[in-house]
Parts: sequence; structure tokens; C-alpha cells
Amino acid sequence: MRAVDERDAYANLLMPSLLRQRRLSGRDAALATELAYGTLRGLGTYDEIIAACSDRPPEQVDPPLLDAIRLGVHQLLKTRIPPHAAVSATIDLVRLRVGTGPSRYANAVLRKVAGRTLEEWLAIVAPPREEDPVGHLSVSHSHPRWIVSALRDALGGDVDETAALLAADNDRPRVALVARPGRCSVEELVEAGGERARYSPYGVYLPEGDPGSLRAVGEARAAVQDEASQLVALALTRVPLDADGRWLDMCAGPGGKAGLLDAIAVQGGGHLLAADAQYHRARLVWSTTKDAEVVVADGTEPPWRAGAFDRVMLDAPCTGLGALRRRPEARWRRDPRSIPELTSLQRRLLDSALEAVRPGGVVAYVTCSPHLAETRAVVDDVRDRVEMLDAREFLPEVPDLGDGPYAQFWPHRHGTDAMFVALMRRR
Ligand SMILES: C[S@@+](CC[C@H](N)C(=O)[O-])C[C@H]1O[C@@H](n2cnc3c(N)ncnc32)[C@H](O)[C@@H]1O
Repeated sequence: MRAVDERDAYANLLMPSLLRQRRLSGRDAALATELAYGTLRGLGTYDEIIAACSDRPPEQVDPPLLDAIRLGVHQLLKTRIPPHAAVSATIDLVRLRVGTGPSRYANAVLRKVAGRTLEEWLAIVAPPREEDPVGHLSVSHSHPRWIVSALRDALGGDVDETAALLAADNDRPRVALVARPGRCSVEELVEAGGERARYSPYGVYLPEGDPGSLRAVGEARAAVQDEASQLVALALTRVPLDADGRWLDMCAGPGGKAGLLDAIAVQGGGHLLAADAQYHRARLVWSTTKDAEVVVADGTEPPWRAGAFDRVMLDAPCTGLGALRRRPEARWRRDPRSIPELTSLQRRLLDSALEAVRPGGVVAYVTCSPHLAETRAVVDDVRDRVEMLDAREFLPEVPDLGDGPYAQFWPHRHGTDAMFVALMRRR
């Protein structure tokens, strides 16, 4: 938590190496991970409760002390750890890492917090739902206000459904794997302990264990990949074309969709070119694909000829509001001020994707964000230049993808990231 605060570390990347360093495994590792991720997700709620139990607002509390108290609050209100153990472990931590004086403050705050349940605290600290639904959801589900507002808009204003989505964001996502066709079979992953996925014909859930230890994953024949990510790539490949074989993934790093597109392209005798603007991201694509050609290229100033491709995947850089459940601290880092710059880049990339595809060819515009400014608003702008296809028709196995012609996945409906896809044919 200190690394996340002090040096903008990504908890999900740092945690595995910390666990190895401290030699934690099995249930201890699971508990340490739950405490760190759960506290990072919940700190919007916890800070409101801490403020109600203290004479100082949280922003005036020394950050290491505040983090320790948040960790204590999480244990008290969200876990089955006995209250006396949660308080004494937190006090010991503060004494050891911050000082004796602060430990008295932590003790006083935590004893007050322990006097009520989470529901009782929420009734006190969250604004009433009828008066301020966004504020209520923001505090009770620990998401910044602007994100609650954007997600509610994307769900057509439905407050109950927004609450279900926010709750799903706070759940740990299950690990999904993709068996890259022609390279690995779903059966092989099921034999290794997986369960067949609900929607994706290539998907397998891994209920427990380290996916990195599976042979197929080590050999890049399979990979960890959200089921919606698999399905949007698959939808692009399912659109019928008269001539086919030259595929482009314009924003390919780190290579999840490229890995699947590469495998499918080769099966049909085709070929994938995968590009990313960043060298290190392109290297990741190179190491996870087998037959694709990989280039470092800016999609807005492309090195390829106009009209050179039959199918183009544009998985655009976005706010990532659809994948908040994967990155515990992400919701506090995103900044709504980044949206205009992102949507302008998304528009330029979409123009370029429509140039790259030949007349009659197909483009998939994908984001792992359901924010309307990044999804509908971007593709609505090109509607008169393309034949917009109904993306849902190419995902017949998945229900509840919205009113069309676009398809929107949701964590609370599908158990996937909130991935958006629009499919369009160039006139
Ligand atoms: C959402 S990620 C793509 C995820 C990827 N398709 C996958 O499935 O693993 C967006 C990527 O776009 C790249 N990017 C950003 N601006 C770009 C540009 N102008 N041209 C090409 N790639 C760009 C970023 O480096 C990032 O890797």
C-alpha cells in the first residue's frame, strides 16, 4: 500500500514479487493479497468512516499511519478476523513502522470503528440514496463520484443496476484462460484443473492455482485473458468477407487479442500484422504470438498502405473503467481530465483504422471502458461513412449485450470486464 501511494506502483504487479520475497504462500499469501487489494478498493468508504471517528480529516493524517488504519478498518468491517486481533495487529504495525504516539491515535480510531458494523456505518456516513444517489453509491461502494456518474450514464441511468455493477467491481475476478486454437485445446486446460467458460468457445476458468505454472501458458499456446476480450476478437473474425487473409491489430500491446487473432488467422491461411506505438509493449506482443509480424508503429501515422487489410482490430487506449476489478487502486488514479485527450486519440485511430481497411473490409472498435464518451460518441461520429453492423449478431452465445448495434459486456451481467465493441464495414 505504501508503494502504491509513494511511487504509483501497481498492486497486482507488485504483490506477487512481495509474496515471494517474504516467502508467503498458500493461505497466508491469499490473506495478504485479500488485505491489500480489499483495503485499496475500499478506501473511499473507509476514509469516510475514519473521518467520522477522528478529530482530524484523513488528508491530515500521516500517510503511513492512515494506510495502517485503513488496513485495520478493512479487517474489522469486511473480514471474519476477530476484532481484538484486527486492532492489536494494527497497533503493533503502527508501533513498529510509525511510532508509539501514533499507535495511541490508531487505537482510539479503531475502537470507535469496531463499535458498529459496515451497514451501520454506511447508514451514518453515506448520503441518503433518495437525495443523492451518486453520492450514496460512491461512498457505499467505494468508487469516485465521477466514475459512478459515468457508469450510471452508460447503464441508462438505472441506479439499482449501477449498484450491482459497482459491487461486481469490488469482487475478485475469476481467472480466465484462452486456449489459442490450433495450439492448445480447451480439453487440455480442463485436464489441468480448469472449467469450461460460459460463453467463449476457447475460454476456461481457473478456480485455483497459478496460471503461470501451466505448461500451455508457459509455451504461449494458452494465456490469461478475460472472456470478453476473447469474444470481441472472435466477433471480428466472424464477419463474412468475400476475400480474406490480411489482418491488422493496430494497438496490440501487450498482445492478448493479437495472440488469439494470430492463431485464428493462421488456421484460415491468413496473416496478422500487430502494431503498438511503444517498443516494450510491441516486444510483449512478439513474445506471445507465433506467426504474426510485429512492428512498433504509431497507428495515427501508419507505415502500412491505405486499404491493405481485410480486417482491422482497433483496441483503443482508454480510461480502462471497464477493468477496475482487476486493478485495485486504478479507480483512485484515473482522472476525468484525461478523457478529452483520449477521445481525440481514439477518433484519430478510428479514422486511421478505416483508412487501413479495404472497401468491404471490416473494423472492430473496442474499448475496455463503457464510458459513453469513449464508446458510442466515438463510433456514432463515423456512422454515415460506414455500414454499421449489429455486433450482437456475431456473438450469438452471449445474452444481454444491450440494444445494439454495438455490444457492451458487463461484470455484473457476464462476469467479464466491461468491454465495448462496434463492428463496421467500410463502404
Ligand atoms: C487497450 S491497450 C491494447 C490491449 C491489447 N489489444 C490486448 O488485447 O492485449 C492499448 C494499446 O495501444 C497502444 N497505443 C497507444 N497509442 C497508440 C498509437 N497512437 N498507435 C498504436 N498504438 C498505440 C498502447 O501502447 C497500448 O498498448
